[in-house]
Amino acid sequence: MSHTAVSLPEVIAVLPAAGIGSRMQAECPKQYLSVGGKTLIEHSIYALLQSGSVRQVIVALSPHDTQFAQLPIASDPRIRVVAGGAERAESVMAGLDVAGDNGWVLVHDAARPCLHPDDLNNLLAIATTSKIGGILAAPVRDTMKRGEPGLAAIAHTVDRQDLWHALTPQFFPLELLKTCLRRALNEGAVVTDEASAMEYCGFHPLLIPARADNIKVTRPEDLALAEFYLTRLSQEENA
Ligand SMILES: Nc1ccn([C@@H]2O[C@H](COP(=O)(O)OP(=O)(O)OP(=O)(O)O)[C@@H](O)[C@H]2O)c(=O)n1
Ligand SMILES: C[C@](O)(CO)[C@H](O)COP(=O)(O)O
Repeated sequence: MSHTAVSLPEVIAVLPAAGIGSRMQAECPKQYLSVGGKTLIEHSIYALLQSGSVRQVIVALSPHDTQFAQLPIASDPRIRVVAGGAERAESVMAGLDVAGDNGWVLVHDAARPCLHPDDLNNLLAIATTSKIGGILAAPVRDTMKRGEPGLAAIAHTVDRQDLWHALTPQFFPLELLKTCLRRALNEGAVVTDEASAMEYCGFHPLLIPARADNIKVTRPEDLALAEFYLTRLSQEENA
């Protein structure tokens, strides 16, 4: 169910896009692989901009990135580029550091091109009811196993009740996220998503149930799946 009836806030987005995509084993960083005539990073940026609520996208790029500047989207006035860091969290911090201190911020992986507009609107709507923020998430569907350390052998089954896949975008008050992420990084906390930093500082962000087709393109087999989902999304939007 989408929340298009509520007035959504104007937000800034940070798009971590400074990775090398090593697990993808591709010729180029995976965010520059193409589906349907656009790169994954373009799909991810357009998915944010189509909402009309995102007034700027701050893209964190590798200092060695020479590809983004060649894309048409690079000259869009709503796009700003910063140098990313060695880890995703550092890239996000670099983007937050130039985002100001007011309002709310979305953080969305460049590697998640299949974001559905209804999910984005459902996430944006929490700004009208929450002071903490939240994330798109998909309930776990498979039985989950914990492996023996370093062995492909089962240690035990993990109760999947209330177990979720954390997705992106993740959506927080800008100043609060900056404070939490900076503290988590300074104190050496493990931060694999923005919610981890909020949790580190004692907050419990909302889980917004979202589509499982908002995949993170990570491994070679994911590209064909992203192409299928993007084709379906395009057909839905043009229907
Ligand atoms: N130092 C980094 C590492 C990752 N990312 C971004 O964070 C998102 C999610 O990270 P992931 O899927 O792990 O991408 P990579 O780090 O590129 O992949 P890999 O771990 O396979 O190298 C991607 O959009 C990636 O570009 C980033 O901005 N800065
Ligand atoms: C942020 C994220 O996409 C949420 O699931 C995920 O944590 C990114 O992890 P990665 O190892 O940086 O791909």
